[in-house]
Amino acid sequence: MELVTAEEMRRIDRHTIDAIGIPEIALMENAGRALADAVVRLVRRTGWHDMDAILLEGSKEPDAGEAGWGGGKPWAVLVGKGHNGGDGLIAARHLALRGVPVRIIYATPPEELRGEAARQRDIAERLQLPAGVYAPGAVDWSAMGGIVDALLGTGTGGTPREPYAALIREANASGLPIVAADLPSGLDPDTGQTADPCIRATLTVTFGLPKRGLVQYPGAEAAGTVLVAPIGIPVGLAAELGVSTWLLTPETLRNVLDADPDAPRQPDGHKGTYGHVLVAAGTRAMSGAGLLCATAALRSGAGLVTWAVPELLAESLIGAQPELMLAPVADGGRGDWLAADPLEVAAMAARRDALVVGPGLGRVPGSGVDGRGWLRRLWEALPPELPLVVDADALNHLAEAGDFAAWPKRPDATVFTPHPGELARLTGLPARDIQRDRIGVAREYALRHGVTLVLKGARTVVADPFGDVYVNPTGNPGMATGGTGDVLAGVIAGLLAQGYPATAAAALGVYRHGAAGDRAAAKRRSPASLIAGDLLAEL
Ligand SMILES: NC(=O)C1=CN([C@@H]2O[C@H](COP(=O)(O)OP(=O)(O)OC[C@H]3O[C@@H](n4cnc5c(N)ncnc54)[C@H](OP(=O)(O)O)[C@@H]3O)[C@@H](O)[C@H]2O)[C@@H](O)CC1
Ligand SMILES: Nc1ncnc2c1ncn2[C@@H]1O[C@H](COP(=O)(O)OP(=O)(O)O)[C@@H](O)[C@H]1O
Ligand SMILES: [K+]
Repeated sequence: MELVTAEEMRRIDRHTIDAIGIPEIALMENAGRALADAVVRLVRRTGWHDMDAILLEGSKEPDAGEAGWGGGKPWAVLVGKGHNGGDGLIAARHLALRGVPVRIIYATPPEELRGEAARQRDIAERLQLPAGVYAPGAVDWSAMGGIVDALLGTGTGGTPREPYAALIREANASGLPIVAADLPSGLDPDTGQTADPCIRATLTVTFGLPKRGLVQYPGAEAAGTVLVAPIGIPVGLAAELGVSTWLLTPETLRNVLDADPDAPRQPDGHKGTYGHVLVAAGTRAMSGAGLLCATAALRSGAGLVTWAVPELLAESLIGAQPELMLAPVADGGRGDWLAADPLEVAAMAARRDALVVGPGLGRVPGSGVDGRGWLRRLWEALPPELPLVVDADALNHLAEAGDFAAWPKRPDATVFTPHPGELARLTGLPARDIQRDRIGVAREYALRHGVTLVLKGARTVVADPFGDVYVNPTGNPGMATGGTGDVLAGVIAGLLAQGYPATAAAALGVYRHGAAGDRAAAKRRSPASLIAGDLLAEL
């Protein structure tokens, strides 16, 4: 399923209306009716199973409790002056038809409504649906059962102005369940940034296609459960019009990335069939990072995994994970990568099918005798086609080098897996700015540097060197614990060794890694007690 910006949605709507000829009013009627249907299901507790809408992967069904929502009281329908307000008015009409009492609250004088929204206002008036204009402090929220937020949609720009802002604040403070039309008012549909104020919805019914901001934090939280309601947009139109951002679901993996998450193993396969990973990771203080990474590579299905470690450590790691092969690298007796020769690592990697470098690597010298850093010498010595994952400290070395743009390009077999702090060091942007537009920043970096970028954190973003982006819905905050990133790097390297192309390996890797985290969290009393090692058994 594609994820769209407001501008992309407008183009898709326009094409549907102008080129295909479906009247705008038909799209709006479908939207408003789907919105009403969702509210009715919450009021009557009839569930979603037979609804003509899709529960977005990663969204949990809202719990309407024993009695259903609203307690028979009227639903306040908050109406803005654009088409989002028009959707709300149509929903109010369908709610009334289905026996749910409504009170329409116009944010601004109803004379200000234009186009289709004005037509819906006139219909509501002729049907004598109860309506009034908002005045601060004048709404008795305790008399209401719930709220439909149809104030602002994809046509919004910036922070909600008055009187919208005051109305949003009152709605949030009412404690009532809020169902948002298309997106919570105050949410930036493209980035997921929430304005002050922004509606805190229990449920968002989004129309046609999910907006990007609904699947990035903090927007994902403001949106609550997200239902995607079809309104008549032809299947395949988004792709035809060049939309290149997807929610990472099993269908996306299968249909867009040709990476079936349930692909069976070949019945006559042997360990040689599934590739050999070299893991260059772990140092005296952080050998566990290497162990987690290498074990995860095994669990991802790789046929063989060799763990390269500084020589001094090798002895103590014998048997730590019996299935791993150990490859000691000469270290001058220091137990870290400081003295290890990158050319020796490159030579080891050349005999394998993928290399992951970085977890627990520690500090290595910035520049060698020839002025090039450790990582650059490794980079240049590797066979260009060898699939490579660069994680953790290796990314910091890359940032310290400061001249990555001038490094020789590798073909599409290079995956970087930074968290926002690491990407901040790589780009020179503050982490705050990266978080403000994760999809945009990740896409830009991947395109510019010709790598597949995995920007970690809640709703991980995978961006490929061709401009395509995937947003992962799996995972949970229990995974915010040391070592889970090392597991991810190992999983991706394991998939690369099995022959998946870089983007498919990265996407399938983050999806499976998050899903393993979700299974592991479900087995614990609290997700807070999750540790990285718990993920290994769930991969
Ligand atoms: N097109 C279609 O086919 C379909 C569209 N659909 C629906 O239409 C929605 C998009 O409708 P839209 O484009 O009319 O914009 P919308 O979000 O209602 O708001 C615009 C109004 O808000 C105002 N405004 C802006 N910023 C503001 C601020 N910061 N603070 C306060 N006010 C602000 C702005 O006023 P202005 O600034 O121009 O004075 C303008 O009047 C979309 O989300 C979906 O719900 C569906 O029915 C399916 C079919
Ligand atoms: N709130 C969250 N929701 C989903 N996934 C998360 C969350 N917090 C962290 N993660 C995941 O956990 C992993 C953490 O990786 P990282 O920050 O590199 O940690 P470490 O370096 O300690 O291993 C990433 O895959 C990240 O996406
Ligand atoms: K809205």
